Amino acid sequence: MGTVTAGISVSAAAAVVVPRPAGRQRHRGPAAFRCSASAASERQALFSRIAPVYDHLNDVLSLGQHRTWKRICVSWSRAKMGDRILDLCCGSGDLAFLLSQKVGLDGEVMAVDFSRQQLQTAADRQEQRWKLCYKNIKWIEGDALDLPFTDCYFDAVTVGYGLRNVVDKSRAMQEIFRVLKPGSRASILDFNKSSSLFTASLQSWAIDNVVVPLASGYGLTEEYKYLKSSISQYLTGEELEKLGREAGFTVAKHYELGGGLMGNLVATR
Ligand SMILES: C/C(=C\Cc1cc(O)c2ccccc2c1O)CCC[C@H](C)CCC[C@H](C)CCCC(C)C
Ligand SMILES: C[S@@+](CC[C@H](N)C(=O)[O-])C[C@H]1O[C@@H](n2cnc3c(N)ncnc32)[C@H](O)[C@@H]1O
Repeated sequence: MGTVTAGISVSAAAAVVVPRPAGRQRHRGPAAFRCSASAASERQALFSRIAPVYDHLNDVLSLGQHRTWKRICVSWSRAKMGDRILDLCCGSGDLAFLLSQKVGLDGEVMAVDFSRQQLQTAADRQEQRWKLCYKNIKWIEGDALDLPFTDCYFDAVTVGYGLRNVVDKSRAMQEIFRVLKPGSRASILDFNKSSSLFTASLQSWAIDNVVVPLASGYGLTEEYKYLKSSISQYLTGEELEKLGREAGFTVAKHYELGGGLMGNLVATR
């Protein structure tokens, strides 16, 4: 069984967690910090609870389509042989495994998540797979809002269904920008907060009438109800492009996928 420990991963290769430059402190008011800290710990617990059935429900609920959307996200990151890639909010590792094949044994994929149960699922999947290249993946328990990597460290960053779930999206985007090499890309896949009444209604109907009822069969009603509220509180494509530019990206473009149900932001540093 693969293992992951807090802050570093123990996998096929020794973990590399690059220490952050000294002096980078986060100055948050105590009240604001307490609020976001409790929200973050609730989400951490939510994703740990759903970890055992997360992959299965994604396949069933999207009829396997989520794998297509993830392949597009990875393709648009322009990850290539020999690259060093960050898969942020990696969960059970779907994007990390795709990236692993893109970069090969000369490259490396650093997969970061703050849920130890999600990372354990990912490490176990890695153990069960035969492809030699998967040894280039390191599972790292860490926070997207305070990444343990030095500036300009990665050739690309992917985020699959993660940005919507972090409590401070602006801070996360700034961290993604900071750890990317100049000229490199972030590819950020998530649900699309559609401006089309039809698409938004279809998305909402599917979650209310298919997703949540099916998840209820696994005792995860509230966890999948969160999906709908998180989408309603997410950013539109235009707002995501603005967030990217505010973080310093020179180009940020949002593309709709799956008939507008999903979307992928491609931002270049
Ligand atoms: C991989 C997908 C979602 C990942 C995901 C993200 C979250 O933020 C969650 C939060 C809480 C619980 C679960 C998740 C979560 O799984 C996308 C596909 C899986 C979706 C759960 C299903 C979405 C269904 C679409 C709205 C309609 C699909 C229509 C057609 C079959 C393509
Ligand atoms: C919906 S899952 C996505 C998993 C995977 N990327 C995929 O595409 O299936 C969202 C993941 O983001 C992680 N997450 C949320 N907030 C985080 C944060 N601040 N730092 C690190 N991981 C976070 C959760 O633990 C969860 O595993």
